[in-house]
Amino acid sequence: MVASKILMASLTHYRPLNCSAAAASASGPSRLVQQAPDLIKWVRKEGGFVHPAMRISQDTFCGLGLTTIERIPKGSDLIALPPHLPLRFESCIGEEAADAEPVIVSLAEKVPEELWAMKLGLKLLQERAKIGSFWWPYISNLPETYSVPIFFQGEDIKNLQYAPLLYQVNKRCRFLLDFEHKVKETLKDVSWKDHPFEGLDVDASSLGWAMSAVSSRAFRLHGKTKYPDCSSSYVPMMLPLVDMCNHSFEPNARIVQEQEEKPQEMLLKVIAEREINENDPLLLNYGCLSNDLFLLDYGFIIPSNPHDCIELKYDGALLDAASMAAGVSSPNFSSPSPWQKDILSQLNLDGEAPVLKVTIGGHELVEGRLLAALRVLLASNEEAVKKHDLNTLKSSLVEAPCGIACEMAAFRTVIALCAIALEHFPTKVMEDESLLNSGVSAFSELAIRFRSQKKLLIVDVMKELSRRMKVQAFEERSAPGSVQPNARGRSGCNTRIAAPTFHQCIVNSVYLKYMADVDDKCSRDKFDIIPLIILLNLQGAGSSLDLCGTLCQMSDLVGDSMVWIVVADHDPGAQASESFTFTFTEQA
Ligand SMILES: C[S@@+](CC[C@H](N)C(=O)[O-])C[C@H]1O[C@@H](n2cnc3c(N)ncnc32)[C@H](O)[C@@H]1O
Repeated sequence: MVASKILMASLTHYRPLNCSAAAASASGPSRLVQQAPDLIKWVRKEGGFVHPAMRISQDTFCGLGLTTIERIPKGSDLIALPPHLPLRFESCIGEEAADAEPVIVSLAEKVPEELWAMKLGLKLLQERAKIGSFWWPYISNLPETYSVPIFFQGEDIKNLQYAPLLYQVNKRCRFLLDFEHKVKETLKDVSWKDHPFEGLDVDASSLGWAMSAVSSRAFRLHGKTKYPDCSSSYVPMMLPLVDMCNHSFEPNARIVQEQEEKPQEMLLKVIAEREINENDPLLLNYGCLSNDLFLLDYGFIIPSNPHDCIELKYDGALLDAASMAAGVSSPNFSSPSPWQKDILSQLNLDGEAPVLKVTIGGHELVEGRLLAALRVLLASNEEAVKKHDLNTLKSSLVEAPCGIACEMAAFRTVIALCAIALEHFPTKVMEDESLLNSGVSAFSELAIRFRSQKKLLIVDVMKELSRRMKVQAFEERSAPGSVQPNARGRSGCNTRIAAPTFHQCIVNSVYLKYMADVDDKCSRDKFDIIPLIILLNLQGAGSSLDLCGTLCQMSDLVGDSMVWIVVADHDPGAQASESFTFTFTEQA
């Protein structure tokens, strides 16, 4: 998570093939050619259909887009592309390999599958370099630069503050720098007539331009290859004009493929998914993607993206620490018993910590595998677990399959995990906000918004889990025969809590179960939270901490004071057995 410790690669010192530096402006990036041919006319000339009301227009946030100048009924055809217009490169599955130049094919084979955009990018670069390319009217309309993080300055890459994304950005930059060498090595012995890029120099920046052009604009659609069961492969294609549509999770248009009369030919259409009003933008859904993927591939993020999540390592030591922070006595994530290990391996969570990843956020809130692992490791006994199948254990729709106490411990552990994850971000949301208000560059703004969204997502997960815990606690209390809890705790401003046992992790933690332990004089509205987590690096045995300042800060972060995290200096000499006095002071 610590950005500065990761050696970052960046492509900022490179410039795209044959391009001058392009400054990002309010009207979006400039195009490869300033007076590029009219794309709508070109598509029509090539036998395609473009609805007469369709226009290319400038969008405030998205660069160029398509809009309609009149109302269009649901189901109308908006654009149709004949089969020869999409730009594609299907050599990896054998199709068109004969047409494709062998040098390009051999270079494409050196690209890892996950970076598929680079394969098609090679074809794009080839067409861009070719004098008189059929696709030039399309290519000349492409943006000259992209706001994907491989083109960020090093400082803005660090500004992302989120390790899984930093890792991906670094990986892409390193791939491009390495691939530049491979391309140069391959091309040095290629004769002029076989040179795929017309003898032009190709570097990491031009490769990055091509990869980003493809990743931000290509669609994966049915290819020409038909398998014996009549299914076909999905291949990435660049779709002239169609790729002027911007993204929405509530699109008003969609792409359909229709079989042409000629075998193996597909007509590609965009149709109105619903009625489109005059001046409305035409919007497609690029996919239910996290902000990581939107930023990496498309160079933008979606605020409050319901598909966004954070990735965490599934690590026994981290989970033990989180559980202890959550007040769970002697958690055993680091040393599961054989039956627990068995279930963990069915969940693919038994192995080396660095490769085991789980997510928090998105529709599931807590990834099913993590929820199942928590339920299995926090259950009071084997029988409580074994009566459920794996799907039940993974489901958040099944309430407390292993008992309320286990469920509460699982939720509290996730909340503590969230708190630890929040703590790893070097800045707080309000600091991000004031940076944004102070005015920063376009790339800095994107990086700051990205990290800020991640933190807000974590806080939202904590809030939602707290809400679910409240509901469960209420249900448990209301259940017939349940034992009512004691009075809501002591009055007086000081609360003595047993000191946490020391753990190998840097954070020693105390978990206060209920607000009952907090002074009644404190505003109930402000403190009406469950749970309150205090992550505390011990300052010294018996020391008295006035937490007021820190509490204020955190309550700003979480809005309605759900969770406070307090970090003080660590004193390794502190005795675990001693008590600590916490002074809660009502906020002004
Ligand atoms: C397929 S292209 C759409 C056409 C593009 N706006 C243009 O100017 O050429 C995808 C790019 O449009 C922009 N974009 C699309 N949807 C967006 C959205 N919802 N918010 C911000 N930018 C968006 C991003 O720059 C993205 O990489």
